Amino acid sequence: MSNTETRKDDHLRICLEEDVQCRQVTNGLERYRFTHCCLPELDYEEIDISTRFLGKKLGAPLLISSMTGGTDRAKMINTRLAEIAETYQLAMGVGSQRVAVEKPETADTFAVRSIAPNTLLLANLGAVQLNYTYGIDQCRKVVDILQADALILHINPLQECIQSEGDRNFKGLLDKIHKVCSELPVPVVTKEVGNGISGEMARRLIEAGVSAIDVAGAGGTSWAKVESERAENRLQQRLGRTFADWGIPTADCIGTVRNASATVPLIASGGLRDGLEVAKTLALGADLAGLAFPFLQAADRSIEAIDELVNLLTAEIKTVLFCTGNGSIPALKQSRVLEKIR
Ligand SMILES: NC(=O)C1=CN([C@@H]2O[C@H](COP(=O)(O)OP(=O)(O)OC[C@H]3O[C@@H](n4cnc5c(N)ncnc54)[C@H](OP(=O)(O)O)[C@@H]3O)[C@@H](O)[C@H]2O)C=CC1
Ligand SMILES: Cc1cc2nc3c(=O)[nH]c(=O)nc-3n(C[C@H](O)[C@H](O)[C@H](O)COP(=O)(O)O)c2cc1C
Ligand SMILES: C=C(C)CCOP(=O)(O)OP(=O)(O)O
Ligand SMILES: [Mg+2]
Repeated sequence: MSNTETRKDDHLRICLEEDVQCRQVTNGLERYRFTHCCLPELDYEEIDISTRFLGKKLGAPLLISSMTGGTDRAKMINTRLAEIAETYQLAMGVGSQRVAVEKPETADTFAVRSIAPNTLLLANLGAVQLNYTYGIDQCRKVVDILQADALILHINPLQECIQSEGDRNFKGLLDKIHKVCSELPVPVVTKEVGNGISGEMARRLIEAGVSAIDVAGAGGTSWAKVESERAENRLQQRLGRTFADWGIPTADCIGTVRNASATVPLIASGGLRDGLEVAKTLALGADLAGLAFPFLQAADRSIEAIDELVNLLTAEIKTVLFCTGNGSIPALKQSRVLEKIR
């Protein structure tokens, strides 16, 4: 296995077996509470949680966040996730496809389009790779592998600082992102990986031409902790621990990015762990909510476990709609039913 391939299995193992969730910082959503409506004047059975994102209809406002690919274990996880994404019409990302560019024989570990013919599928590459020989050809290539509806470029400066083998030249990336946005035939989305995107950075990315933003804020999986666990020397190990809880909490990102742009398609993610939190992010201005770690835990067990997770998430979202007197996601987003409590 190449270095990039072993890293992919390391990430799965460490996320599942070690404590790499943020502990000192939260996603910030505990600072908000829905106003309960004791007389909803709705029939629960008629509540509609479908939504639209990047031109496709989704059965629920949920994204299976970008996670994996490149190894046998990763392929099994992607296959299970894709099956459930298709059943419930959820959006789904795959993990960084750099490994498939470096080792084309691993491309099939990402190629879930045949399992999920109608699903909104998102390809994935690190934006920083644009400073290390990658260009529009590699972007097209990874979109083709997945027959993807859009390309996610992840931006992960902190993670690359902790990785012994990290790529840390982030100079001039905005111009290169701009070039990809203007040349790629599908929309480009940018996401962080758990440290968040500020309003100011969102404004610059939108100016550069990105079609959507996924804040991937702090409060959930800590990539500084993950990389600390696989560090090759004591300095990198300790550096990762120092920055374990670094970043902008997810709730704060949604507010500031929405202030920067009232219209950009906005994904909330980073530490979301149930449907009540998902609903809070929508009420704060997000259009879609992404979860990574909970889907990973379920996918590692079985398809049935993912099915159970999705049923719980959708029941939680519906319960919020019912108990706030909203019959649909657009109604929830327009109603002012979320109070700041601290
Ligand atoms: N924020 C976080 O995510 C985490 C923080 N920590 C914190 O880190 C600290 C240490 O954690 P712990 O798990 O006990 O140990 P470490 O994980 O730091 O130890 C890892 C290895 O480093 C070696 N080592 C330990 N101390 C030193 C040193 N001063 N100089 C050189 N090598 C050393 C040890 O070898 P040998 O025993 O042979 O010396 C050990 O095999 C604790 O304060 C703990 O709370 C720990 C885990 C997670
Ligand atoms: C095992 C694993 C692998 C991941 N790999 C990628 C990746 O390749 N590309 C990416 O953009 N994000 C990746 N992520 C980050 C997630 O998409 C997400 O932004 C982050 O984990 C925070 O969400 P969470 O708190 O719900 O886990 C990965 C997450 C996990 C758990
Ligand atoms: C795992 C996350 C959160 C993002 C990508 O990590 P890597 O830095 O390992 O991805 P590539 O370099 O292989 O693109
Ligand atoms: Mg990288």
